Order: sequence, then C-alpha cells, then structure tokens
Amino acid sequence: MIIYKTFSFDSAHYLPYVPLGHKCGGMHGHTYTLKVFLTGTPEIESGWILDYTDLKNGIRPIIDLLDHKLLNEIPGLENPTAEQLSLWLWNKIKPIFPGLCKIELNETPGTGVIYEG
Ligand SMILES: Nc1nc2c(c(=O)[nH]1)N=C([C@H](O)[C@H](O)COP(=O)(O)OP(=O)(O)OP(=O)(O)O)CN2
Ligand SMILES: [Zn+2]
Repeated sequence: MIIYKTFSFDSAHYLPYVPLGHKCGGMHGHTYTLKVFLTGTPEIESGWILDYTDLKNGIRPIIDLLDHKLLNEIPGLENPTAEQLSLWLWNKIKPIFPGLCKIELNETPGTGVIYEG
C-alpha cells in the first residue's frame, strides 16, 4: 500500500546553463508542489502505515530549506532544474523515511518530474 502527502513551497531560481536568451536564464519564481509517496503495510494496532502528521513533521524542515529561498544558493542546487531538485529532495527524504518510493514534483501546474529512486 502507498500513502502520500502533498507539500507546497515558493522559490526563486534561474537556470545557468540554458542558451542565451532562454526565458529560464533570468531569475524567476515558481510555486512548487511536492507529493511524497511512502510504501508500507498498515500496522495492526494503529491501522496506518505512518501517521500523516509524522510525515508532515519530517518533511517540513526540508521544505523550510527551500521555501522563499533562491535555489541556486543552496548547496547541490546550483543548477536547479526540476530534475535536479527531485534528486536533491530524494536524497534528503530517503534517510528519514526509508519507505519513500516515489516523489512527484510540479514546477508549474502542468509540468513536473516523477522520480522513483
Ligand atoms: N526538463 C525541464 N525543462 C525545463 C525546466 C526543468 O526544470 N526541466 N525548467 C524550466 C524553467 O524553470 C521554466 O521556468 C519553466 O518553463 P515552462 O514549463 O515552459 O513554464 P511556463 O510557465 O512558461 O509554461 P507555459 O506552459 O509555456 O506557460 C524550463 N524547462
Ligand atoms: Zn523556472
């Protein structure tokens, strides 16, 4: 079974390696949406895989590293494409929640990345 929780954060970025004149070369912002998926078996006593509140409390400090920040200034995010941000998020979340099986990161409502490790 898989549970998930959705998070949102606002960040600025620019993409340093796009060709001259590309719209993403200049600084701009996105409201990112992150869905974190955990796989597991519901415990007999609680009936859940993990309390959503514990998931929220574990992910929140990671989101706080990104929210209202310039992503390019964060170590490991010097080229903050959605793909690189997904990898960065995976590497932060997996040690805390080993059941992590997928993340879905939307940069705009219609574009995003799905990463399954
Ligand atoms: N594979 C990727 N392509 C692009 C990325 C990325 O991270 N991975 N990022 C960008 C830029 O961040 C850009 O801000 C987003 O581009 P786009 O989706 O085109 O955004 P728009 O809001 O302009 O979308 P429209 O649907 O055209 O309005 C670019 N590419
Ligand atoms: Zn962008």
